Amino acid sequence: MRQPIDMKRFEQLKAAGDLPSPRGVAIAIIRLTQSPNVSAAELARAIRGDPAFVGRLVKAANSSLGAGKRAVVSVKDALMVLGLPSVRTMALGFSLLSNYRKGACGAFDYEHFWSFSLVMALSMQALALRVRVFAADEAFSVGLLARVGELALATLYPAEFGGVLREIAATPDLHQLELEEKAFAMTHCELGAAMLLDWGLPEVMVAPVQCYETPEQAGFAEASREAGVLQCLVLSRAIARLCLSPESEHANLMPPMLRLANRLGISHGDFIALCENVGREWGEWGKLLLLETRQAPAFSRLSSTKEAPVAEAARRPPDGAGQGPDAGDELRDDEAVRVLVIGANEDERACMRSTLDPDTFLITEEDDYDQGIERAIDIQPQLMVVDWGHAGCWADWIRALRDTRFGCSLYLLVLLDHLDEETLRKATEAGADDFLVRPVCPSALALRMQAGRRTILLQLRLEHEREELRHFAAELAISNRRLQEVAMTDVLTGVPNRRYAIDRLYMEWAACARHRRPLTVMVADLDGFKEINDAHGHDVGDMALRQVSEVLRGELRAQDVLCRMGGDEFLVICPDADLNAALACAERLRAAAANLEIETGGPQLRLSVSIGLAVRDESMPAMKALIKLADRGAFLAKARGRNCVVAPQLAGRAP
Ligand SMILES: Nc1nc2c(ncn2[C@@H]2O[C@H](COP(=O)(O)OP(=O)(O)OP(=O)(O)O)[C@@H](O)[C@H]2O)c(=O)[nH]1
Repeated sequence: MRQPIDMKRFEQLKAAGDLPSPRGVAIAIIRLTQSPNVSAAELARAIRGDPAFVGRLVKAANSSLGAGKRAVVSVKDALMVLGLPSVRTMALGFSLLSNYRKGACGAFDYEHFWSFSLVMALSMQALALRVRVFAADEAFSVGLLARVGELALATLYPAEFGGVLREIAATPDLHQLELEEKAFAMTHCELGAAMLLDWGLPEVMVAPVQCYETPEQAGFAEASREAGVLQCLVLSRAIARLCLSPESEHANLMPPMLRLANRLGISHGDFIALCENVGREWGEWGKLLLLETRQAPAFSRLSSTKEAPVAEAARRPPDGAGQGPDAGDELRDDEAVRVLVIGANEDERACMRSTLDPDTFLITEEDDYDQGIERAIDIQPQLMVVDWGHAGCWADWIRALRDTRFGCSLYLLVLLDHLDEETLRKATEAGADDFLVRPVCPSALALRMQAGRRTILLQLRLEHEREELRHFAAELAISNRRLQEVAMTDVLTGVPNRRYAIDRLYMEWAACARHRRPLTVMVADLDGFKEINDAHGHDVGDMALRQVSEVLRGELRAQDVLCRMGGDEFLVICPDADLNAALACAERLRAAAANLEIETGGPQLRLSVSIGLAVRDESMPAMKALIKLADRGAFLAKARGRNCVVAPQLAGRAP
């Protein structure tokens, strides 16, 4: 698996101590479980030091057993059931949960985050038992930690991440990952995956975590374990979203979930039972973890969608490999439309019930206009039939409704007592889309309602296509970024290449000139490198180049950049470093290279480096002059016998 983010940056974040990390007894447990010789007794002793963890561990062991197994009551038994890797990640997950319940990012709802993660954990565990492509015990922790990157961004950059969240709240069409990419040059998925890898979670679980929010980019082989984990993560996220969303959104969220479950080969009935169990466990775990949970949704009532035969699942491409951005969200022509009828009389309602197919029109009725308004906010109908006799006085309210997010796409059919210019004008002004004149004729009603439904489906389809376009654009942006990274990186050593060096130097030159800050560059050229190639072969030469560049990079400050210009020549850009500071740094580089014992698998080799350096001064017309001067320094260093540092601006002074 490719590293999710630049490891140097990740190490810096880690070293700064700001990344969420386990505390207390969890550290002892994690350390012990990393040792292959740890005894169960030793580990049980450490675990008993945290009574809260004991309860959670035993409960997790019981949950991962599946039905009909003897209950686990002791820590030792729980250890046997779960195994060391799971205990380690559970200690980690629960420790984070206890220690990161609050934080500095005001816009980040920590309580909601953990409650959501808990549903994901329970759903992953339940799905793992059902689909059996990975272990249920590991699944719990993976679900619990799948969103840890968001917690990390909230912890590392509370103000900036808060800004991203506020932007999304104000404009829900924006994509969080894109905003994060712009703000932090990494996404929470990438950061989370890097953290999970660092904590030792297996790659087969981490790779899907990195892309389950954009499964269309995963590219896992069909029927691979990664593809299985990915599908379960996508579905667990959907279950968690449904559990934590307002009731009015439940009906919309359920059908895609059923389709995802169907693709995993889980029958309608089994899936509903699974969700209900997750809902129950959510409440129990919430009490154990002192986490706020909600009344679990009534899954069976929501599941009005007809069960698709499992055989159909086998014909569909599995998620991951060929899965589109809308995984499980495709629109169908038999999609049901939510209808709210306000104020029609009993005959008209009876006419609707007998004329309209209840599978395509989900009708809710309200007599009273006040109640109707509340109901509209609650169920967010897509089509509303209103009695204009009442609605006439509510024209302002209808206008206001049109300004809301759901109201602007609402299809509004008004029932008129009689047809006259003035009434029609007012209804049109208030935002009506169509009308029916009383007495209502059933065929006219059916025709108008079908027309409304077609418009709604068309709108949904357009929205769906827009969503697809956004996904493709995001995918393209990511591919472009990856391509750019490749184009700017030296393949052999992994450090930035000449192209990057020139671009970066332009930027630093301009910034330092603008702010009147020093800028130093070094040209570092290996000594006698050709002899290594000639004596030991090109492969050994390559090893030497890699090891030297790694050592040099390790000696630099965070803001300095080492680039390979080609062959055995490197350029170091040191912004904000004057000649004296850069001389000290160059001397460190020289000594580090000279002390390096190059491992070749055969003889250990040594080599040295000659370094020339130059600092930008006002008389230099352009950056080329700076490089030229540093180059001259390297030439003089060679002439002085190599393995030394020369700064021509110091008129011959060598350190
Ligand atoms: N193994 C390996 N060798 C390379 C690579 N690129 C360039 N070289 C070799 O690097 C050597 C550079 O030779 P020179 O410029 O004479 O450098 P040197 O032997 O260090 O001599 P001085 O700089 O005078 O100390 C040549 O033999 C190139 O073929 C590479 O990617 N891998």
